[in-house]
Amino acid sequence: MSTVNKTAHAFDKARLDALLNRRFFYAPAFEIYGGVAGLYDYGPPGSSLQANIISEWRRHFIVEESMLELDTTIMTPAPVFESSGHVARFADWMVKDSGNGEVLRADHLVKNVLEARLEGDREARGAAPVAAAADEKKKKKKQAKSTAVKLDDAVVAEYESILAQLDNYTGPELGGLMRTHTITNPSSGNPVGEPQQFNLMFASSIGPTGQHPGFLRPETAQGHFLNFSRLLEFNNGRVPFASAQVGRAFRNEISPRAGLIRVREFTMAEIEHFVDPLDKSHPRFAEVADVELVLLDKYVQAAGQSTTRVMTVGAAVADGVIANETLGYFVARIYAFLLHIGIDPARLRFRQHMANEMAHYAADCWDAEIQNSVGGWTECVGCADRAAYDLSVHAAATKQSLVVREALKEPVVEERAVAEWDKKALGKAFKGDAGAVTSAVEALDEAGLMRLKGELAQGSATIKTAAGKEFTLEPTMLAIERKTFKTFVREYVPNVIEPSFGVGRILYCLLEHSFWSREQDVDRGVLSLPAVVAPTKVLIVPLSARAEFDPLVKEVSLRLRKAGVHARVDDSNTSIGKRYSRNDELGTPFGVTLDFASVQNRTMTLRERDTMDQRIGAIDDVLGAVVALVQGAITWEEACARLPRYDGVQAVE
Ligand SMILES: Nc1ncnc2c1ncn2[C@@H]1O[C@H](COP(=O)(O)OP(=O)(O)OP(=O)(O)O)[C@@H](O)[C@H]1O
Repeated sequence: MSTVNKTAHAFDKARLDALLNRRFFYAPAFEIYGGVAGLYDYGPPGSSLQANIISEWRRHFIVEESMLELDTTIMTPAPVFESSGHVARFADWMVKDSGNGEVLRADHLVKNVLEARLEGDREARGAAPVAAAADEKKKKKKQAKSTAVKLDDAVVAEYESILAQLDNYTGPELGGLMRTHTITNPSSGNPVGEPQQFNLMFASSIGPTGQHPGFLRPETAQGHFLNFSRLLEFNNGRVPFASAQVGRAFRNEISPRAGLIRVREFTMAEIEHFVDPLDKSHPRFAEVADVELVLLDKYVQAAGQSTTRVMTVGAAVADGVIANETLGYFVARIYAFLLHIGIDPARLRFRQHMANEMAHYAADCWDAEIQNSVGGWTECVGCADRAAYDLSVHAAATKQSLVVREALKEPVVEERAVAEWDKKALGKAFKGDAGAVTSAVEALDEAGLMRLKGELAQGSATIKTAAGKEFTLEPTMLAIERKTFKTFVREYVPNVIEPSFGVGRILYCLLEHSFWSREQDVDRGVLSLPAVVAPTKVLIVPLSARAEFDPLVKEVSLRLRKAGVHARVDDSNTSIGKRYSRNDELGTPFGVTLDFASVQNRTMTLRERDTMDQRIGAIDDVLGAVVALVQGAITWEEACARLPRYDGVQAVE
């Protein structure tokens, strides 16, 4: 059995792009109309790869964790996003070139320019470019040219510190950085204006009158929250439970130039796990406690550094690095999923959000960042503890009660102050304002009520309504008494842990991590996609298109189809070697060849993509092995133990 060194030749982004384009994994949408930045169409292998990633995601999360699946609408009425805060805050900071009006995303401009200056400094010092930057260099040279200029050590340290906490800056702070460090538009050299907020949602209107504004959703999450009561009922009123949804999301990104990494329409896979705020333990935490993760915590970043550390999930939760078990559980499950579909663990880390980066209500947030040549370390999955924010804001806006009611084993007995009204006296004194006055009193907490009681004992008390009007209360209108209450039900707004996956970003990183070349200078690219996600699992290659192979081709195709294995026949009029090369580019992990020996002896050869190892055996045995390989039931080594090596000369036609 041969082994293979996939990293012998340097990663070549241009070659990968050419392969993806040639084999139509994806391409710019509306290409013959000139295309639109940030919109892409997936071709046959790209669509199958995406479908397979989603199918594994469903198996790994929805099936394995008994999640409740949803499919909610994309077009969303404006009030939903007003309540959620998206209308006010779902925005990025942009700057305009003062000369040509070009619009740039403020944080990306700072990042590109400072990284290019650091790169120039490395060149001037004669150092090799940093690993992630090596492939980015060509791109950066176009956008933000790196010229070999040596910087002061203090400046290098300052730039590194800014880059380490870039996500933590507000718009005005980014503007300050641009002034302090004389950051201009690299493509024109012109200065840029002050950062302005730009809302990323695509606005629309619902119905013919134009009176009902709406938005294309920028995430699937609101659909989960708005259906919370139904989901809770479906789950027999019990918490915790999780809902899950795969669907499209839309974001009007400011200047998307990063291929699938930053697009304006993309597929998300999102989970909302509803949990008791007083108990965020997870029943299956022990299963993941020993999983080791590479973590970049918020303290390290706030100190302007990017040093990661390896910790088990168990230790991270025990030490308070990750806020709670449920969040830790999901971080570990995200890790397992990404590895399962073929992401390189050496290019995967979890980065914690810094204080300003995280929404004010969130308790903790970790991004799975995957390294790639386009964006360096790029967030591909966000995993946040969003506390009770989402359900609370929708409950307040709709006056619907989005709570869990839990029967208590032992009733809770408590004594508290309550207002007892003389309704007649109240109505007489305040007439139409009586309701506002009672609401104002009932909104008081225990201390407020006791203060009111004291004032009434002195003769009268003043109360301010929500509208700000003041009224004088007298002891004839109400009495404040302490009473004993027994509660049999606990009512609470559950907290939400939200893992949110961008499928396109993961798919692109997977393509990069899977790509390698057999030879340095010849276009012999291979995509080593794991069988579970490979678009096609088995290539059936008859030696030629001769009719005598037809019955066997049909038989093998049918038997693979029946076993649920996605296979394709390639009987094109080209050499077997060329046919295999084409399928190496498509990431097809196995190939079976039918030749004259197959017709005579019912034997078939089996080829493994990465090693190009060939094995031979009876058709039944080869089919048995290849089905088991595709299902992940056996490894290639185990298949080799079953089938002898084939090193016969390729049969001649
Ligand atoms: N424009 C985009 N194109 C492709 N995927 C995206 C885009 N924006 C977000 N995603 C994906 O959706 C996931 C969840 O979205 P989230 O709102 O957390 O991203 P984000 O913090 O806005 O990302 P970024 O900071 O990179 O813009 C991300 O982890 C990412 O995989």
